[in-house]
Amino acid sequence: MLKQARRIVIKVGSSLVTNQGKGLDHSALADWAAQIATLKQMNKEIVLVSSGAIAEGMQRLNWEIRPTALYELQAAAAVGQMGLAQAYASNFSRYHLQTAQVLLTHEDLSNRKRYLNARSTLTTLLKLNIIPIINENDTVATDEIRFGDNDTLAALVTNLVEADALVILTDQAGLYTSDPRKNPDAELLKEVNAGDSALEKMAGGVGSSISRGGMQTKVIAAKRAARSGANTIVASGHENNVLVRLSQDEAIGTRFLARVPVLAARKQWLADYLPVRGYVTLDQGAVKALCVDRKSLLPIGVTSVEGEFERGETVACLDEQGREIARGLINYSAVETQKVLQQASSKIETLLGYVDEPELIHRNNLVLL
Ligand SMILES: Nc1ncnc2c1ncn2[C@@H]1O[C@H](COP(=O)(O)OP(=O)(O)O)[C@@H](O)[C@H]1O
Ligand SMILES: N[C@@H](CCC(=O)OP(=O)(O)O)C(=O)O
Repeated sequence: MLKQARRIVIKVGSSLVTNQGKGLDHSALADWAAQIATLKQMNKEIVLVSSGAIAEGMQRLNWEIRPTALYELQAAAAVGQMGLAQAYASNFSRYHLQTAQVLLTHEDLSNRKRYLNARSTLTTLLKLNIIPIINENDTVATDEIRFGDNDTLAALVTNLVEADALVILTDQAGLYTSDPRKNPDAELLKEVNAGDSALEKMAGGVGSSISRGGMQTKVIAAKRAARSGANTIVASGHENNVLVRLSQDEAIGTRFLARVPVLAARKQWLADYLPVRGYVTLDQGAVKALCVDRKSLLPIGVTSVEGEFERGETVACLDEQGREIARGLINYSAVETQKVLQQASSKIETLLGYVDEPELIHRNNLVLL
C-alpha cells in the first residue's frame, strides 16, 4: 500500500510524541524525523499531523494537571506549539529537510474558500519539498468547532491534499475486534474495508488521559480518507522503524482498504453536498473541452455569469441551451469572473491585479452531470 503511494499523510498521536503527557518525547521526535527522512529519499511527499502542543505547554508552564478550562488549554497549546514546531524543525534540519507549521480549524476546511487556500498552500509546500507539520489551531478553536482529536484532522487533510494513503500511528498494534485494554481476547484485524459499519461498533474510546478520540475516530478517519480514494493504515508507533517498514509494504497493523473509485467518491461529494450559488454559461468549445476532453474550465469559454458567489463556492455550468452539464468549485468570485470572462487566462493578472489560478474551475473540482 505505501510502496506505491507517492503522497502520504502521517499522523502521530499524543501517546507517541509526549512523555505520558509531560512534555515532548524528544527522542521519539528524532526517530520520526529520521524515518520520514528515509521516506523522503524514496521520493515520497509527506504531510505530518502531530499532536503534543498542550502537553508541551503544560510542562513549560509547570502545570502538573491538564486544565479543564478551554482558555487554559488554549494558552497551553499556544506556549507548547512553539516547542513542537522548534523540535521538528531542528530534527528535520539534520537531514537538510525544511518544515512548515500549518494550524487548522474545522472552519478552515468546511469553508470552501479557505479550503481551497489551505489546499493551495499545502500543495505548494509539497512541491517545494517542504514537510508541512499540521496541528489543530487550538488557540482559536472553540468547543463547537474543535476537531478535538487529530485523527479527524488527519483525514480531512488527506482529502484536502488528495493523498494516496493515510498512516495513523498510535499505542496499539491496530484495530482489534474490541478494545484490547479491556478485552484480553480481542483479536487484531489485518485487513478491513474502510467504511464497513461493523468496525465502528468494535472501536472504543481513548486509551490514556492525554489522548482524544480513541479508536473510534481512527475508524471514522479511515472512512473519510477512503472517500477521496486513500487507503489507511492504523499501526503501532512503538513498532521499530515502522514507517520505513510500512513503506516497503510489510504487513503491520490494520489496513483499511478504500474500495471506491478515486474521483467518483470525491465528485459524488461535490455533486451532492454543496449548494449551487451561481451559474456560468459556456460556449460550445468549452462544453467540448469539459465533456469530451475532460479538461478544466477556463475563463475564455465562459459567456455569462449569474448569481453571487465567492471563490470556492459551487457553481453550475450551463450550455448555450441552458442545460446544466457540470458543476464545480470556482476559483474566482462572481465579480471577478465577470471581469475575466471570454479572456485568456494569461490576462487574469492584468484584469484583476492578481492571479489565484489559471483555471476558473479546475477539473479535479468539477463533476460532469
Ligand atoms: N477496537 C479497538 N482496537 C484497538 N484499540 C482500541 C479499540 N477500542 C478502543 N481502543 C483504544 O484506542 C486507543 C488509541 O487511541 P488514543 O488513545 O486516542 O491514542 P492516540 O493519542 O494515538 O490518538 C488505544 O490505546 C485503545 O485503548
Ligand atoms: N491538538 C492537541 C492534540 C489533540 C490530541 O490529543 O489528539 P490525538 O493525538 O488524536 O489523541 C495538541 O497538540 O495538544
